[in-house]
Amino acid sequence: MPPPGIVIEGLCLRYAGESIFENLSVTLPGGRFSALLGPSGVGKTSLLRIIAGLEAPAAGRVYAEDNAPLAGRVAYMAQQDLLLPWASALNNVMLGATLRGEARDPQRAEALLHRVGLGHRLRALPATLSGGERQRVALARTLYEERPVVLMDEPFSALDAISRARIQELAAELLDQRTVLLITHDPLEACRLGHSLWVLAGNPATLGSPLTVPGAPPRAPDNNSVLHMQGELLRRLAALSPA
Ligand SMILES: Nc1ncnc2c1ncn2[C@@H]1O[C@H](COP(=O)(O)OP(=O)(O)OP(=O)(O)O)[C@@H](O)[C@H]1O
Repeated sequence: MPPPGIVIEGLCLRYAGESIFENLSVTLPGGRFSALLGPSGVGKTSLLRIIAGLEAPAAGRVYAEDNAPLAGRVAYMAQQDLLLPWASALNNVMLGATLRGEARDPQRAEALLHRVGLGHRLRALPATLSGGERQRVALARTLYEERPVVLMDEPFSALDAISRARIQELAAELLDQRTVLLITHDPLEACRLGHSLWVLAGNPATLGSPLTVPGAPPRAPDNNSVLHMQGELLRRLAALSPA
């Protein structure tokens, strides 16, 4: 079954009477990388949590375009790596299976750690890994779940420029063909990885029309369409934050 598109229909979310979004509707294309940008506090994480089924909207619904249930088909990768400090890299990759009481597959976990370049640190505890290495373990854990839909909330924001560029390339390669929604504050990251770029803005928040980036991710930082789209995106974001 190909990764489904995600339909968001008439979503309303309110916290303590304050409206975050009203009647928000959008379809995220299946098998594609969508990047979501927007000012701090606008509701990006809340939207991701609703799609992940971690939060209930006041109204509206989220469903898969193929109409099969989304439950069990979504993986979530958070901003912090959320690794268990006392578990090895290998056991952290298999954490989901452990928590669900399922049989674990150490060989597959090991193969994934090799793919993210950590084949030599299988037994390492998180405290002995760098920030970039921990995020690579978190990426391997996300991949271990083999879900067709992957939600990522600023997963690479804490990394230095070079580690970030490397893990972006890895993520684009390893998540190819899945339905990915990536929250980022980084226009370059959005333009390197995204097929469609969305800006969430306003109060209540709305989504403008998406920008489409031509070519396959990961695009080179100096790729012409990346440079062009980055400029366009910065203009859109700047228009939302008057000086
Ligand atoms: N559980 C909650 N209870 C009350 N208010 C909340 C809750 N979760 C989020 N909010 C508020 O809802 C708004 C949207 O929060 P959200 O985390 O979705 O924003 P965001 O766009 O992801 O921000 P950032 O870019 O800073 O991560 C914020 O004003 C936040 O304070």
